Amino acid sequence: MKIMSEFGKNAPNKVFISLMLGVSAGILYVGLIPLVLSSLDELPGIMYTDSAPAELFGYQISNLPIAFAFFSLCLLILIFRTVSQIMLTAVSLNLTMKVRENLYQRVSSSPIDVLEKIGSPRIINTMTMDVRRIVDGASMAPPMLVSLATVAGMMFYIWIENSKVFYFVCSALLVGVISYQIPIFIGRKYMLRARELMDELQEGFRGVILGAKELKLNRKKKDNFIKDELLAVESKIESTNIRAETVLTSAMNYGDMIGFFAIGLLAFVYVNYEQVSNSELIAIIMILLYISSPVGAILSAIPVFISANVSYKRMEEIYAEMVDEDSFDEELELPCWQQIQLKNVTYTYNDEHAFKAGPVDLTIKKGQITFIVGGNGSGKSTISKVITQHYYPTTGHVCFDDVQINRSNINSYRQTICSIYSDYYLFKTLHGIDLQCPKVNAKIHQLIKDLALDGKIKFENGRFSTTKLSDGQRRRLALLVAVMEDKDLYVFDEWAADQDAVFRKVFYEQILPELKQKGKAVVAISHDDRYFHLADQIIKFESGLRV
Ligand SMILES: Nc1ncnc2c1ncn2[C@@H]1O[C@H](COP(=O)(O)OP(=O)(O)OP(=O)(O)O)[C@@H](O)[C@H]1O
Repeated sequence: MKIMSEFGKNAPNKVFISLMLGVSAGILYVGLIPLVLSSLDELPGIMYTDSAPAELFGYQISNLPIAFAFFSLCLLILIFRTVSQIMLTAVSLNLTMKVRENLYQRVSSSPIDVLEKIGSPRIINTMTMDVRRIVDGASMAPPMLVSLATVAGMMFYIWIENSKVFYFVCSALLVGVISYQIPIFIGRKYMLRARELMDELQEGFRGVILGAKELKLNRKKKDNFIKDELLAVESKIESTNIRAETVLTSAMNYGDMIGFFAIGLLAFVYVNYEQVSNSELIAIIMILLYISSPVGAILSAIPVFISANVSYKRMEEIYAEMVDEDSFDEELELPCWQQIQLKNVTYTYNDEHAFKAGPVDLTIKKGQITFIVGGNGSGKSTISKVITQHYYPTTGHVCFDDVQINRSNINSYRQTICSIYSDYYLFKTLHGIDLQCPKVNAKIHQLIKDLALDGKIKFENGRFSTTKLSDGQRRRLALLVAVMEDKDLYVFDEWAADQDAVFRKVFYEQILPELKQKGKAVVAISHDDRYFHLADQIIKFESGLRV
């Protein structure tokens, strides 16, 4: 139901108009029956005339006024339905975009640790598969209402013809629709399971794409990975979907036949107990034949609704896990800060291992270089993510000068920070930099030269020509972007790890001192003890604690 209201909310006027056009088409559809009936000689037609056939364009046409009304109705139905469907398609395409836009906003305004916990496979599946299914389901709602209106109109017609038959047909249809719910319930369970398995499969997709290099070099690994982690899940999805489809297709076909069952009961059973005239019987059977199509349309929409509801549930689950940090954001005018303090800060991962970093106290000052050092897994990156405000401390406080960071100012302070972590993403476009300024452009081109990227990349119209570079070159390009962003705090997580000796030197002896000279607070997580002498302070970690 929520899905339908999303649809209505998105473009109420268009949905209303298309609904009205659809319902009108449904009502006009009902009007075709008396017109056809009245053209049959055998029936005591209401509009039947004895007059000779009229001639039109050289063709003989009986009952010209009725024929004219009939074809006019057909034309109107055609126009109403087409316009209604085109409008709905436009609304559903727009809704797809809006649902995705909402998802993009929610993802980008969610805390990093929440996104890490949800995992990219689930988010990607929701962005691609779930959104499409939700919109498919939502866009089925108006045509379903139109079909309902058509059925209601036709049932009304039966009621006018013979009220007893009306009650009989209603009961027959009701029994059919209720029994239809059993396979639908089973099918829904299978669909839910298949959807869960799709999340598992996404992880496999990542493995086969991102791990292509490793798999190429190890046939056994490749064969086992494909067999155990892709095909095994694929086969579970296949069998679950086959069960779901078997049940739902049987249900759909059963749904299509419900109208005919009602006809059979009426024609072969009911007539033996109740008086029904031939003309009434023909009219009612015709209506029931007509009804089969909208009843089938309503029932075949149900699996689409189910699948949309399953996807909607998945999306709501993801939304429930996300915290919209941006909604607390007041976009503050920040005072210029001089230092960041971590006061008795701890950070604990919310997973089964629950690694805890801290409690830790430390101060990062502007105009100083701070090295964070320690063994692998000692908590350096974890604490630095608290410094860069990617992680909110589990306990303790972070202060920028005297201002304590909370949910309402965290986003504003984040805007003064730049970081390059090992899993950085390199955007091809430079965002948020005034490219009209000639000095800025000159600086970019200078940095391209300084970082030995000339000849490899070009910078034109705010974009780099490519990001397909060696690991070291990509990292240098990320450094260029960071420098151009001109922030107050820079955090580099083992930036120099994959640089050659020359660029290591450039980084430690040129870039970092330049940033320091400009008054930036610089934090470098590093294992390069050759350069530790350049630090104003060294903070060492061991098992999550400062030592
Ligand atoms: N996303 C995560 N989810 C859960 N636990 C994590 C996550 N990232 C790190 N950890 C845990 O935190 C511990 C510390 O990791 P961290 O990345 O802070 O270490 P590090 O000192 O930076 O190590 P390295 O020098 O290897 O980069 C790890 O041992 C791991 O158990």
